[in-house]
Amino acid sequence: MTSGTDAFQVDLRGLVELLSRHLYSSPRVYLRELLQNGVDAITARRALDADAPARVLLRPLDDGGLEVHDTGVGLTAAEARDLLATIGRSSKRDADPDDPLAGALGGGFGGGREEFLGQFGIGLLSAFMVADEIDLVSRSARDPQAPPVRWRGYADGRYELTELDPRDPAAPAAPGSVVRLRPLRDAEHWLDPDTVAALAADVGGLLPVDVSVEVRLEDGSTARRRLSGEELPWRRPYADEGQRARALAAYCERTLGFTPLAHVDLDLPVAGLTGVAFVLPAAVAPTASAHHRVTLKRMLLGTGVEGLLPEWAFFVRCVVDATALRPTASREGLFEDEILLAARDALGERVRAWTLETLAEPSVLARAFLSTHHLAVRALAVQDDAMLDLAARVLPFETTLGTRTLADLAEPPAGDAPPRLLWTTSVEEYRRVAAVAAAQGLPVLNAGYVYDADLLARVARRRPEWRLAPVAPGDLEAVLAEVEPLRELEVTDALGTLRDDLTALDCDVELRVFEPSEVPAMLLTDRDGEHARQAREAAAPVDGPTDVWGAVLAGLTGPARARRLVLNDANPTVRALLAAGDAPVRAAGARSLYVTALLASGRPLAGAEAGLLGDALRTLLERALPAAPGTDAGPTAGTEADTRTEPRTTESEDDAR
Ligand SMILES: Nc1ncnc2c1ncn2[C@@H]1O[C@H](COP(=O)(O)OP(=O)(O)OP(=O)(O)O)[C@@H](O)[C@H]1O
Repeated sequence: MTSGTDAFQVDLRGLVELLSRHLYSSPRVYLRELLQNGVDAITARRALDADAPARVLLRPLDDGGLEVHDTGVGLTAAEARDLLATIGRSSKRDADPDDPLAGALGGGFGGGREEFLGQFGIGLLSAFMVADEIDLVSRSARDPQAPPVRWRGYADGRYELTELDPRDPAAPAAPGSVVRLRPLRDAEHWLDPDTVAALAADVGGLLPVDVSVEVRLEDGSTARRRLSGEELPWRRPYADEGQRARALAAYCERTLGFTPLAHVDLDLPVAGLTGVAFVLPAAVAPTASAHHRVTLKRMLLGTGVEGLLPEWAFFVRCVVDATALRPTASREGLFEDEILLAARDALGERVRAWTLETLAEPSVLARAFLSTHHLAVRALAVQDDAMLDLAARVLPFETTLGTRTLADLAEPPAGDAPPRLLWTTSVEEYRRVAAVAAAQGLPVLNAGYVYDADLLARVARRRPEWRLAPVAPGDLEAVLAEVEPLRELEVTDALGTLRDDLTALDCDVELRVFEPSEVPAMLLTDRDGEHARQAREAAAPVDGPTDVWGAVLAGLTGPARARRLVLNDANPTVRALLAAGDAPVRAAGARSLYVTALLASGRPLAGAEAGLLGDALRTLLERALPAAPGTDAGPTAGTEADTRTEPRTTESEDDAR
């Protein structure tokens, strides 16, 4: 057995399979890679001769193949062997002084990576996703004495390299290259003339070289249709700002599919970046990832590029062109390097500055922006003091005094004492307390929506003079007046029975007086108590006392009731209920009030509670309705007189109010 070093063998089929399945999203990228090679070769040639022609021509062939002609720098035989037949070899990286090839090839294409689109040395392989043969003929501009060359690569990994006689009709007459693809079976459609033209216009429409496609006319002759050369829409000259804004909006409709609310110009010289951020006309979820249309050196990178802006800027979509940002190997996303991080911050700053500026003064745009993108303002305000201050002035909140901004509430007209401002951390809590708080003139804000609680907590820390605080159980109790001692005595027994009626629900009952009198009862909970309640529920035996975990939980919970049903003695129904002599009716009434208060607080009905409501309603209906003829009056018949009078009493009291 001999030892020694050997070169890796590459299974080209396996490699192409890997690229097509795991790197590139679609075979369509082959055309981008070919265009890119043509454009890079032109860039390299222009470094030698600034006046050299800059053309890429796409020629669909009658046999279903495709030719890509470029007026680029071309290749010598040595370059073709080293660059085309060596996977991963590229002439476009920064010249490496230790690389023997760098000298041989004159430092590759010359210059550094910044000038070129390609860099990885794998792009040409993508053509094997649609072709089983790549045939390249080339004439070098760098070495005019070098004979023209033909390189033929096959999908099975073989290649042939031949030098051509300069007079050979197959040899290019002038410096440059022609790449010809022979279509792969079942991939012919990717080389179809219309597909080729559409793909080239999509990815290369903004390229600064002449990209054309040869089209066959009806009389059999051919013509060239130009696909590129457009100036970046945001850099074209316009008569005035109005015309520019309209043109950019139309461009946004065409390329991004929506009419923007506004546009923000982006300009970041360090990243060689220019472009526009378009403000979406409708709200999007903060979790939706923002997709941007990015061209790198005017070649399309993608229309769904992520990571260009900070996450909070989910309300804009950008169209940008950059020279210093780097692509991932698939050329479909941006590589996360320091330049991208810095660019993201700087672009975010630009969008933030626009937002602050737009919202600072009232305007139609400010109103439209705020009503559409208030979530974005909230998202930014929780991490940005300037936006927080602005949000406090412009963000409308649902409050018990109506829709108000924080500044409206906290800075009352001169002379009025600033009130204490309370906020609820859930929509349910707000619903529970809103009616009562409103009746007391107590300003309570609904901070139950995403970002609000954090936002208010930050405002509270930043502006202590605004006296903002979350609602605590005690705040509400302060507005629930005790009943008169005499009245208390009068209803002690009735309350006792009501308490018994609700014991099974782990709910205590109290009687207080509060406004509005229309609200018969409120369900108060404290979080610890609620936790204990849930633990007790979990501990309740389901199928016998074998639930060990439940038993442990039960041991940890105290006897205090988690919920308190606070009955309103100012409410006629409650007073009637307390006066009711019929025990089943009173129990049914108490349970109905419990369930109503539960629903009013925005909590869902548990199965047992729904059953309870059903039972209670049945009892009340049985008492209120006469028995149908021919049916047994049932067990409730004996108390018919009582039940008939009770609802009527309630009604007449209601009418009297
Ligand atoms: N049309 C062309 N004219 C001149 N040289 C070419 C042409 N096409 C390819 N080459 C040479 O072959 C090399 C390999 O090309 P390939 O497309 O595989 O990779 P790349 O363009 O360098 O990088 P990437 O993988 O990022 O596209 C190039 O670096 C270039 O030197």
